[in-house]
Amino acid sequence: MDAFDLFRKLGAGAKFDFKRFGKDAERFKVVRSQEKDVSDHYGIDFFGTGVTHGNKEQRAVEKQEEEGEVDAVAGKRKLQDEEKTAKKKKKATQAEVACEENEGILWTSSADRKSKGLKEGRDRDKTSMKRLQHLHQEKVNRVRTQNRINVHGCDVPDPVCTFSELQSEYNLNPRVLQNLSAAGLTIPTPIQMQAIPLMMHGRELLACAPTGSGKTLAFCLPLLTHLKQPANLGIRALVISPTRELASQTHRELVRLSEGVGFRVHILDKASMAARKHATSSNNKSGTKTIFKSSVKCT
Ligand SMILES: Nc1ncnc2c1ncn2[C@@H]1O[C@H](COP(=O)(O)OP(=O)(O)OP(=O)(O)O)[C@@H](O)[C@H]1O
Repeated sequence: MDAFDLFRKLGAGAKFDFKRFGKDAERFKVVRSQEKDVSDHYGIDFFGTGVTHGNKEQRAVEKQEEEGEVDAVAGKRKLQDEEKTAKKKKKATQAEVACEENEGILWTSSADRKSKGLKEGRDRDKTSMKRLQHLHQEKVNRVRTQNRINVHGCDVPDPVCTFSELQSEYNLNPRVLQNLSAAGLTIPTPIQMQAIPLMMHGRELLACAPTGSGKTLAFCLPLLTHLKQPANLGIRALVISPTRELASQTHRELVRLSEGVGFRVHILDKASMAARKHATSSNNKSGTKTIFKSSVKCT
């Protein structure tokens, strides 16, 4: 039995952990046999000879044990790796959840949610308002097209489709409205549809419409609305007509509309006579409510 065999027997079963004692193995030049025939050159070449000897069966058994151990170690390492991976995944998932939770906190913050909700509500309102305005404008355009109303100018008010609208929108005297319906006038003519709202707003207007289309009523109604109630303030309105016929037509219309309201409506043929009449009526009849209508001859 030589020294190698003796040492091998003494060290039988002993394992050298290369991983753990790698530095020591390096220092003592302990190397694993790299020979092709592993069965003949078992395990560790403790003396750096490159060849170890021993019982083949024992070596096979030991090899199996070592392989088994290696497998076990590999399995263990694999398990550890898997555990690590699982832990990493878990951490990542937790981070994601935390992130989502953070986002959730942003959402669930009452002040933010309130402001965000308000903003969204405002945006929604704006959109619906725009849509409503668009629909309204389409309707207005349709009414104008159907009645062949052409308008020029900025910020033109919407046309009215019934006389009763004037009461709700422009405070037309209910008695005047009653007089209108008593005269059988319920639906305004096209010129009245657009001219009345314009004059109710106090806008200056130059209107053009065919004869007999209701132009007189179109300016008489707003005139009476602006005067509101009879008042002791002298002449409060003056209508200048190019012919006497037109002046009497306007007079008739105003008398009809203002019936029961209390306005005094007069027709003047000549400027001088009008001045005299007005002076007399102003001096003698204090408290008289008068609307003068002057007929101007173009000769
Ligand atoms: N909305 C209406 N519905 C029915 N009839 C109306 C309406 N408006 C006015 N009229 C009637 O139409 C007739 C003609 O009206 P008006 O004299 O005001 O027209 P005009 O356009 O002023 O005519 P001209 O160009 O001759 O001055 C009158 O008898 C009036 O009562």
